[in-house]
Amino acid sequence: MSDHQNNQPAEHVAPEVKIFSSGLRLGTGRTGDSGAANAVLSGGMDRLLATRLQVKALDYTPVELPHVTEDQIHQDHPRLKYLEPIRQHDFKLKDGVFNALQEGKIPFTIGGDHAIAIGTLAGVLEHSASEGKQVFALWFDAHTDINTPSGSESGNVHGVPLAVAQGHTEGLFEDFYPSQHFVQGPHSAFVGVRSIDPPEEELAQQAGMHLFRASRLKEIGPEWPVQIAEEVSELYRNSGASHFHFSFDLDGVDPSVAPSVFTDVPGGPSLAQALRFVEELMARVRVDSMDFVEFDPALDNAAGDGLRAAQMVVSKLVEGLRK
Ligand SMILES: NC(=[NH2+])NCCC[C@H](N)C(=O)O
Repeated sequence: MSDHQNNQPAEHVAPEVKIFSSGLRLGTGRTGDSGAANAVLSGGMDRLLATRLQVKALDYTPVELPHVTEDQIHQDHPRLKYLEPIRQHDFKLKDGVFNALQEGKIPFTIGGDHAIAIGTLAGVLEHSASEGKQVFALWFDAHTDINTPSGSESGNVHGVPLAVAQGHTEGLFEDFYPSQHFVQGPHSAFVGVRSIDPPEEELAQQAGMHLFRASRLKEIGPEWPVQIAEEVSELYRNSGASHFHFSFDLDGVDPSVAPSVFTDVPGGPSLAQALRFVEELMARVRVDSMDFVEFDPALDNAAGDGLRAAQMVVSKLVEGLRK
């Protein structure tokens, strides 16, 4: 939607955005630094984003990765992989996100796998608790990431963050939520879902979460980005929540266009449709915090299609923040 159609003034006031970056891959069960954020911000992207945000340089904070060796995989938990190092990493990210919000900035975390969202959402929830606000979380993703820690089949922490943020802390993440403020089931929406584990399906139904599956998008046809953006913004408006967190997982896009993800599931929207959805949504909803996750340069094809897709999404997300 153009500014004209949206009746917004031509002059934009640049929001203050604080970018966090993380090369976390432990949430997929793999050690090492993915270097994703550096790759995404390479090739002049940092300058482009700074221009879009109308600032001289990006306020850019890398979150340090703990040094981890493969023998630590089940050191802290019989099922969840690399639990303690992920907790350490995410706790730092939580503090950063919380402080950015307290300073009136929009935190944007470029991951990293989706396990980073335990940290980002914990920071968002602590901030919102201090302001008496409820949080609405939107996942653009092939998955729902609502496995409870004890219910996760794979043991990969990137499959649990939204269950944890809904209060399924199970004695493992209590220290992340001193205010015991969580995302309510009906304040969670998912767009592009096509891989959901049976316990996740059950929890989604029980808790009243809103699933916009890939099959539904196909039924609607090419105009789904407009319709779903409208439906999500309507849900948000009627929810009583007043903080909108947008978590964009690159695997939500079809793997033929974004081959650079760990858990690829065919049958997703095209890149053009995903970008259009971001645009339509952000024309309707003021996003207060964001994540971009699951891009891994090591998994990209020789043509660099994944990097291209990642940069286009990140750039569109930042563009959407202009008000
Ligand atoms: N953010 C992601 N890519 N999540 C994938 C999760 C896959 C699967 N449901 C699991 O829990 O292991």
